[in-house]
Amino acid sequence: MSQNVTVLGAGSWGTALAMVLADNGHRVKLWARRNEQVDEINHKHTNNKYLPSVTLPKNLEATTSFEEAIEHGDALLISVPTSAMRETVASLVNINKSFPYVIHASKGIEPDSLLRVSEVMLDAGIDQVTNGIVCLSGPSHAEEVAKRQPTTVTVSSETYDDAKAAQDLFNNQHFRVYTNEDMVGVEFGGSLKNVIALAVGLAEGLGFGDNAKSAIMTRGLAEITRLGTHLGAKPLTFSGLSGLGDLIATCTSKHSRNWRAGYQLGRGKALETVLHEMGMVVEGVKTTRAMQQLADREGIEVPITSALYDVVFNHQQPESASEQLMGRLKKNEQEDFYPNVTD
Ligand SMILES: NC(=O)C1=CN([C@@H]2O[C@H](COP(=O)(O)OP(=O)(O)OC[C@H]3O[C@@H](n4cnc5c(N)ncnc54)[C@H](O)[C@@H]3O)[C@@H](O)[C@H]2O)C=CC1
Ligand SMILES: O=C(CO)COP(=O)(O)O
Repeated sequence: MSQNVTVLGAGSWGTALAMVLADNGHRVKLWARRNEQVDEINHKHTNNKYLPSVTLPKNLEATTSFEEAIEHGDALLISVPTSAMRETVASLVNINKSFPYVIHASKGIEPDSLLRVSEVMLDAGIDQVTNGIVCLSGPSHAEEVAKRQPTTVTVSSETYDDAKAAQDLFNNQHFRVYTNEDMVGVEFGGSLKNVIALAVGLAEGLGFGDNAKSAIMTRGLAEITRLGTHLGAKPLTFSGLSGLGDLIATCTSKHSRNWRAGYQLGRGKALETVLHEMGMVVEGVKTTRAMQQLADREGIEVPITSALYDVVFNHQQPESASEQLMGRLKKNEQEDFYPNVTD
């Protein structure tokens, strides 16, 4: 059944997901902050800064009016950077409108509060607007979704009905949507893989090869699983789409902003320059801080994240961080799961 859908956030991911919704016959209103961008979307049917060489469907309209966008929707998707989620929800609760559920597609952990995105939304008062939050995550580069290339994602919510409704809203021939009841795991998988993608990019920027890349991906997934399960996630989720699936997509793709940022750091560029030149969000930077803070709080070892943290925030030379990682105490590969096994 065709619905009116509002999408908050007209960056690469908000626009690509709006295209999926429009392809499914929904009437989509995309909220963007800049007049020129709204004019471009409505008149030229492009959003060139974020999705070059892509033509947008005609049933996708944009507006700069937050109120108009919210009024339009029977369903609501928020796709802004994690750092913008709090203020976006705060604006939303000022408007007298409720939704059966609200979907978010952001992948980050808020530094300092150390909240997952759905927890940030709750903290900002989303319960005044809805009783249901759905998280959409998985291996899905906007550039490929916008070209209607085969993509799979997962949606997760506290209640099956909300996840199912989101699945029905988005699923189509190019965009296959699964449900998963482990929202904690889905959110941690999608967020923490960005940290590991930065580390892989950095290693490749230093000139390291496939062996190092595989090592960081595999041991990085061990860190994600160790921290995530300690905080309530189900281990199996990390071998699914929002875990291993997204780790592969992000660590091995030229599309990934996190991988590219890491690569530039490895080539010796300063963080500020890298972020400025990217012009799009690189969630892994703030999430590296958050992941390290979470690990410190919980007493969990995350050596790759810690090494990356020191390079990004403590001016450690990447080469010496790598030497430190390789020189750590000898371990059993399975020690997280079989703590009594020793070398
Ligand atoms: N691009 C992709 O392929 C994918 C991105 N994501 C996630 O989606 C989220 C959004 O990322 P992208 O769209 O890729 O980022 P982007 O950098 O392409 O676009 C971000 C958008 O958010 C807007 N924005 C920034 N600050 C804002 C604020 N304070 N209030 C309102 N809007 C604000 C920007 O104007 C821009 O339109 C991130 O958490 C990202 O990890 C998830 C899956 C795929
Ligand atoms: O989450 C993504 C793909 O699933 C996008 O990753 P980047 O933010 O690194 O581009």
